[in-house]
Amino acid sequence: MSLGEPQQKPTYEYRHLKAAQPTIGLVCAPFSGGQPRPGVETGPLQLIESGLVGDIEALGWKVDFAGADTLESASLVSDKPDPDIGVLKKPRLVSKVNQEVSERVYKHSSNGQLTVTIGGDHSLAMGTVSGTFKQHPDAALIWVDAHADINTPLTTPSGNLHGCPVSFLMGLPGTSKDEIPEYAWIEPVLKSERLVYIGLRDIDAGERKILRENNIKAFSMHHVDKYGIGKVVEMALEHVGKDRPIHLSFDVDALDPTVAPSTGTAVRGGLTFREGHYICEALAETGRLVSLDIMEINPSIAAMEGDVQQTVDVGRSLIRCALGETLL
Ligand SMILES: NC(=[NH2+])NCCC[C@H](N)C(=O)O
Ligand SMILES: [Mn+2]
Ligand SMILES: [Mn+2]
Repeated sequence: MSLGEPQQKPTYEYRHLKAAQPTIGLVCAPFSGGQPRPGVETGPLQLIESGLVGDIEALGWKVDFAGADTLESASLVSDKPDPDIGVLKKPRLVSKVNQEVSERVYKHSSNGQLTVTIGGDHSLAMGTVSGTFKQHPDAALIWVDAHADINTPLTTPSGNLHGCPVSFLMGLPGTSKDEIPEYAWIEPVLKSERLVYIGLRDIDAGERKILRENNIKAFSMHHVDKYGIGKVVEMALEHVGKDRPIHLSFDVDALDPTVAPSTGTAVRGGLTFREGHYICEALAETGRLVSLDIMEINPSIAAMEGDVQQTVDVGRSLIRCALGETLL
């Protein structure tokens, strides 16, 4: 868009946006098993209690929401023994929960709804992306994060599965049904050319190799500085193709820790408040967003008074922008 050009409303191509009553399928995923810091499972409830549903309704959407209940599978599996597989921690629990999330997301998607999933840790993207791509197999994935989360069971230095979801979705070595049958339900739906990263600044050595070998498009903070966020989003959209449905997976640690302090793996030098919101606005503007994740808000992490409220508020406003607040 050039300067001064009047803002255009999106041309609504997708069923949920054409529907008589456009509806958000809201999925709460109170889950922390993909990483070691307790508290991230309380993120969704905080978002709900601070008024998220009202926010979305005020934008003209209907909200299909079963409640901020816990995931059934989490309670079913969490008290059973779940020994490490290789270095992977809580592998069965993470798998089971994500399978349930995937089914929920698919149900909303197949009903023509735009799904919003609030986490919880970022391992949950195994479920959200699987569910979304089952309905929209030609979709693109835009991953906004300080981290690439593309470690495999063979490369992960931590064993924390929130650092691994993308490798499972792509079917990278170490994630196949033969190698890890516990994850046999995940289909390798994601092609490397349909994935683009924005905001990276903390990548493990094994991940760097994977990004390079698979030719994955990644805009790090260096590129955000160099080109500006407007150009970066434009290039990202161009890379994945101009008319695909879009799944946006947004880890709040993509934002600078001064903007979103309450998160488990904060890294300095992140996106500003506006840069983060700009990404959401620009994707809303395409009219092609079919699924959104807001992940890794951890209300138990606060160095200063106000940190939690600030982070929850940022999560809410990112969601509002992705759902068209600035277009309506
Ligand atoms: N979703 C996240 N915050 N991921 C952080 C991952 C950190 C690190 N790369 C790991 O594999 O453990
Ligand atoms: Mn991250
Ligand atoms: Mn992440």
